[in-house]
Amino acid sequence: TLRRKRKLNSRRRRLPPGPPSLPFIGHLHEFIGELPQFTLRKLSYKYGPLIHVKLGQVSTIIASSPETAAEILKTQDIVFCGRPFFASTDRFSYGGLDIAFTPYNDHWRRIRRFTNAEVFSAARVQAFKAIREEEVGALLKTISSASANGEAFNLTTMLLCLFNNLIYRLVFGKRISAVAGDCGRTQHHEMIMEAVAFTTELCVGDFFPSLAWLDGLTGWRGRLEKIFHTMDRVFEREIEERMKRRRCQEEKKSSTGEDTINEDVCFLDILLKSQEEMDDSLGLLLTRNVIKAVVMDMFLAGTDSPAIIMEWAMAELIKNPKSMRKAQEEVRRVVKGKGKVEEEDLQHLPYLHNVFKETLRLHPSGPLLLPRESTKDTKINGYDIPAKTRIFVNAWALARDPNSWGEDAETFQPERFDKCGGVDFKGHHLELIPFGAGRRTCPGMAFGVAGVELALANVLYGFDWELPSGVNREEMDMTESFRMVSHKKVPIIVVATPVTDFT
Ligand code: HEM
Repeated sequence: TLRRKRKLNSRRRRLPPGPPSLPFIGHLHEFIGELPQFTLRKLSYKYGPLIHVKLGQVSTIIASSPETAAEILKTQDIVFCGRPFFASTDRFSYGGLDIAFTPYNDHWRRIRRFTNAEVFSAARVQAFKAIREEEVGALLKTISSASANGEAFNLTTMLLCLFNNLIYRLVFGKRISAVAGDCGRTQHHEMIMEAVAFTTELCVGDFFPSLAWLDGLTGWRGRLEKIFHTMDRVFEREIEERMKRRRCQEEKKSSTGEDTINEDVCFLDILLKSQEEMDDSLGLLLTRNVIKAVVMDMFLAGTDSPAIIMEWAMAELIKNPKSMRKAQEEVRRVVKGKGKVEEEDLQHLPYLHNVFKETLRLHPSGPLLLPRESTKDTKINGYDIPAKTRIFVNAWALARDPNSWGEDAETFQPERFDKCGGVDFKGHHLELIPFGAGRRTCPGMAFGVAGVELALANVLYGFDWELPSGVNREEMDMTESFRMVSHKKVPIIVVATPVTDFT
């Protein structure tokens, strides 16, 4: 019968090697008390660059060498570009209507093609330059006033606020913080962080699909619904407001001839315009839920990751004063005499760019990227990978592999990129893939890079940075938080001394 045939087939399968597993929980015990990327690297030392583990009931493959990563992200990208089902991401994607969490299907291909061309294009990145400069300006003012009395403050919160405001303006065309120029914590900020936490902390059903009903009993599902509906209400409110604005602009145009429709265009306008025009190539693609799902992606993928990179860049520079001095000398020499760094200046700051790359290398915001899923049975290195297997690429381990980076792979040395200058982070070199690679690579990379580099250059230009008195640089806590995205476990508390007047 079919069942016997399946059982026989699964016995004949030659899965990649892995440690012995326990009944029921599989290999989950291996992950207790240690970050998953650490555990998986350790297992790869023992069992090789392609391993198989069972996370609860779920068969999972992990690639940890440039060659095995290339099989997944390049050679067989088309087979491995599915996304597994998780209860939280399914909800946040409005049932698979977004870009990030949707399985590989016709909808994903169309929405990805559309947003690549209309939302994430180089022209759009350029068009939103003024917004980045204004928001970075707001950050500088907030740092200025926080440091007025020489007191220590929480830089991590301010960075999250910067990127949260930035995305809010890109998406909805306005700031979240009511006070112009303010960069403090807001309710929206808390909401995004809670939602990000949901997408990165898995529930019982994600490991034990047959026990998914338990998530209803533990209250997990109730909390998920609550945060989802809070976000959905914000999106509904902003969409209604923006549609009203567009109607007013249309009326103005027909009564007075004055055309303001193309002023202050935000992502939502682009989506609404395409929806109104019912573009034939898109058909009924842009329903209200699809628009909300794409907006959700912007917040979940676009706020936390840039903030994490900027947070680690500052932490590494404070911990490594030589690199800090070098970066500050460069930016102060190049930008000399100006009030602040502008985007055009960034191309003249090669050391700053190296600092950025080195931070991405040591601290990718997603150490295991986003999980993928095989869409059909296939083989890697002669091993069988059945359809619907969960796949991780340990990007964190690849970027710290001494075989690729030398014996000093674990230390922060931006200069290394002078020697291997050709290595970029755009998905061509698998030893450095903080944005992923292949079909599912991050479409917001150019937005992320532009925002982080501008903010970093400006805070280095405008302030000198120190730890609060009594805190030793050598003892600075550089541990990563225990989540699928790797914030610093403890926030950066610093003292800043202004060297330029931003008030
Ligand atoms: C420094 C900042 C950023 C980093 C390090 C980063 C990193 C990543 C990574 C690792 C992935 C998964 C790639 C894979 O599965 O192979 C991803 C996907 C994605 N990112 Fe980013 N990201 C950043 C900024 C942004 C921004 C600013 C946006 C939006 C405005 C964005 C939108 C997305 C989306 C929509 C996806 C899903 C792509 C898909 O599944 O087709 N990201 N990002």
